[in-house]
Amino acid sequence: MKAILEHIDSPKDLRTLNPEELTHLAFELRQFIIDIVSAKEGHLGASLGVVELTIALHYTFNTPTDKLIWDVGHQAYGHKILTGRKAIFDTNRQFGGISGFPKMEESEYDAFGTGHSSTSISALLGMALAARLQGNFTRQHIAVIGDASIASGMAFEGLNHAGVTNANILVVLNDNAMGIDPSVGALKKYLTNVKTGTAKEENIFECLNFHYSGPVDGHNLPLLISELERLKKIEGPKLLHVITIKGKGLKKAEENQVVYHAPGKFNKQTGELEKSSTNAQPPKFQDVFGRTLVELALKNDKIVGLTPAMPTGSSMKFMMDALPERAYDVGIAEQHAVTIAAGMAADGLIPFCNIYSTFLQRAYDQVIHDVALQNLPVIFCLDRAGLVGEDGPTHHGVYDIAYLRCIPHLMVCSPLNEIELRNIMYTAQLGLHGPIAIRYPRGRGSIVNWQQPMKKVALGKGQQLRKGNHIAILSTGPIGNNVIELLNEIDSGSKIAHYNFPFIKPLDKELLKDIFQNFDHIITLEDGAAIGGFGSAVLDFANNIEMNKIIKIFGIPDVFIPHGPTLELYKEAGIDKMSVKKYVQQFL
Ligand SMILES: Cc1ncc(C[n+]2csc(CCOP(=O)(O)OP(=O)(O)O)c2C)c(N)n1
Ligand SMILES: CC(=O)[C@@H](O)[C@H](O)COP(=O)(O)O
Ligand SMILES: [Mg+2]
Repeated sequence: MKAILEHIDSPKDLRTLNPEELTHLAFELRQFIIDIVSAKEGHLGASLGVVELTIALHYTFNTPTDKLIWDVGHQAYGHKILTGRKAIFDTNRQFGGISGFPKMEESEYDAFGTGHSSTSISALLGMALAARLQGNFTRQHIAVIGDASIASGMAFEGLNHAGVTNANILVVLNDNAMGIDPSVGALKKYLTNVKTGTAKEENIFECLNFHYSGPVDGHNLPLLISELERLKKIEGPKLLHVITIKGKGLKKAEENQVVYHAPGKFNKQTGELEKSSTNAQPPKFQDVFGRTLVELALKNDKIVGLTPAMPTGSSMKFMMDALPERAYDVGIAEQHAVTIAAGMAADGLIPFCNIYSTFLQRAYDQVIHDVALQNLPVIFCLDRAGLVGEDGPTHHGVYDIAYLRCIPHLMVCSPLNEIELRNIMYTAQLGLHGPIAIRYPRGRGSIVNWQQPMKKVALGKGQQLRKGNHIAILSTGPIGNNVIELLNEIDSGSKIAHYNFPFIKPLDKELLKDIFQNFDHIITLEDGAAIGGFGSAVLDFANNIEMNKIIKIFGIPDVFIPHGPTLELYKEAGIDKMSVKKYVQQFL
């Protein structure tokens, strides 16, 4: 069979193919994804699982006129390759390259930008109702949503509304029984019963007034096409339940679906992962969190752990393995995770609620209304705080300082390193009179020998790390290690002092007053939004005590920072070591 993919520059080309050519295209597309992702990294498993579905959807529907939305969007690599981005797909997630998620500004085929889960049904319904209101009764609207994402509250809100609108939408439920980790919950059990034909209940989707079809084999291309053609002709809300295998077509990815969700570099022939360095290196912050939580929970039976569908990504998996009766994966349900933690705290437990900074944005009201207002001692561990890198603006955890420090009762902290993280976790579980948010970044810390005995620390206190008499640099979080490095690189004599402020709230005001007494020129540095962040807090305090100082804030400016390597993004945001160094050197 001659090569086909190289001649496909848009779905129009795809629609000229015969069934045999379509099947061959699926083979080529799958191989193309494996080839590129094996070298350039990215989300592999989900995209491999929807190769046939992607082809069937673009073959059957008149995209981009018909609207197609990919929920989360991590499975949209085939969609991007078939819609004119084949030649540049090797720039996927690279700085200056295409996004790893659908993005409206990137292509007319990307009907809606995604990245956070469970938004597709609401957006789709919005478009379907808009079409009708604008006199368009022929356009089709399709959302592809996974079995973990459809279990999230927002997806149910969309289904619940769609069910009474008679809107012309098709929800394709891509059921592979996996989130990043195995999907969880009663809906998972129900879908399993449906797939095994043992469901005794009424069909849940039909109860919501959806025309339900399936379950069908999501890798049977001719069957998918015939089913989609049939559904096109049916009015109103429809749901097609397809069964797929995450990682389909790469044996290693099918066998280890968690790792191959985003495997890093691997051998495109064998699937073998690239060997990581054997040299002793600092741990990932997530592992410091996960292993420390087990250490603490073994000695304190009030401790419980909660993760909204990120057991592996957050390393909550360590506690789930060691103490399964006290660690919960609640599914993609950040709002639920926060308020179940509140309920547990209200009843005397000590909940460690681990949520990626960006995903906590979805549970903001719960933090205020259910936790802070009632002053409940929930310990939020915000992983992926700061610029996260290749996942880009949908995933950067850069707003948490600003959106949390304005909430009464809630402490907000950002430890300098692994030791400080462990000591704050240890201190928090000794008993708090209110909630705390502990933020830390994606990736590795700076201390190889991090498993030191933990000790109680004074919550809210800052420390001087270097004496000086001319400029004071105040940093919060691990970005402070860049300051330590740059001060070792320049000959500043005794001119520059450096202070670590692990707590953004409460601010160490005594230390700040002392700094204001001794310095007229102050620099603040944070891996977070400048507006409302740590620097703003210092400036607010200076103004409140009528201190007239030069305060230069190094924080993320009022723009969305793109995707790319984190070091590149630090430069883009102006918070990299060189930017601070250049600023300081002009005063030496
Ligand atoms: C609000 C939100 N929480 C968590 C995540 C992290 N996340 C990305 S993919 C994923 C699992 C999605 O599973 P599913 O919807 O079944 O799709 P599949 O990967 O199986 O195709 C999760 C939890 C996210 N993107 N958005
Ligand atoms: C697609 C998605 O939202 C997750 O897979 C996210 O990309 C995980 O990020 P980490 O790789 O930082 O765990
Ligand atoms: Mg799934």
